[in-house]
Amino acid sequence: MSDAVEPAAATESYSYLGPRGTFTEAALAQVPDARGKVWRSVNNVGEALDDVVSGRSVAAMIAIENSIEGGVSATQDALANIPNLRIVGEYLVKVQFVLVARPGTTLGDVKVVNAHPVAYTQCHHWLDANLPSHGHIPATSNVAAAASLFENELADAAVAPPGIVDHYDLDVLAENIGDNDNAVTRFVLVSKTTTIPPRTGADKTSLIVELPDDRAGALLELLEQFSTRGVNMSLLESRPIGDALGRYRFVIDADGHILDERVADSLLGVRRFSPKVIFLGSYPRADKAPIEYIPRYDDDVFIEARDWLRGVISGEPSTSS
Ligand SMILES: O=C(O)C(=O)Cc1ccccc1
Repeated sequence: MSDAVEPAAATESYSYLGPRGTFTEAALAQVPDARGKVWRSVNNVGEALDDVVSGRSVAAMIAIENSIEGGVSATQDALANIPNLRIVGEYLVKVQFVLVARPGTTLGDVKVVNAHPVAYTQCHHWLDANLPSHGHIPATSNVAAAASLFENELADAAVAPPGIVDHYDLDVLAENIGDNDNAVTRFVLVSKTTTIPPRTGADKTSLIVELPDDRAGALLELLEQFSTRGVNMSLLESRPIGDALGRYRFVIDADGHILDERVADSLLGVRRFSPKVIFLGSYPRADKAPIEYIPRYDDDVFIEARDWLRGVISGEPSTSS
């Protein structure tokens, strides 16, 4: 088992949570530009983003949200705290889990389970029902959980992706142990580029926004910036800023691209009232579903209104048709 993927001659590298066989690797496999490049296996989100910041890698693939647990807080917090990072693409991976153990182990032998914390929470119904008194050791990834079974005997079993048996000589004690058969994890490709991916009509814009202090209705005011421009939000999560109790920032995904007039206008509204706005990027949606909006929020309507205003200012008749 080696973590780095050939060819040796490639100059650009992409960082991902390894070792090989993780869901994160499956997400990176969906990126055409990453094919034939070096894939650098790292142990956590911080290390992946540090590779990008230092220029060691051109981009990093990181998990940002899953359909069971919501946002991945380590990722949201890292994107809030590390400046000048941009999301350039999103990728979906269906996640299923198996319980694996060293050959010869039976379910009755399992007292301690090694699992990535996000995977562990997604399997807790099965684990509580079938191993009610088990202990848990956290792992850096789903594959690292399985690999640890050969490094020490602290755990008797591990939660891992189904493909793990292609890489390691392990027995599968139980299949499909996830709480939800349709669980999906959303990954984002993060880079330092300032070039925004072109608008496709099926795009998403990600932001992190802080609210003005001590202002009644500040969250409502934030939401209004989008609703009054016909922009749907597909994610709104709060995360502690960390400097004092009760201070939160908001992680937002809005439908559309920053080059869509309604999205640009919403961002201007947000920027006017928020003390801190981080633009994380506009990028094509993984599901390629075109954004639907009411015709009165079409680009032409914003452009016509702006032209009308310019005309009024420059002395043209002020009646609008
Ligand atoms: O990429 C992996 O395999 C990981 O270990 C991270 C993870 C954990 C749980 C669901 C999706 C990704």
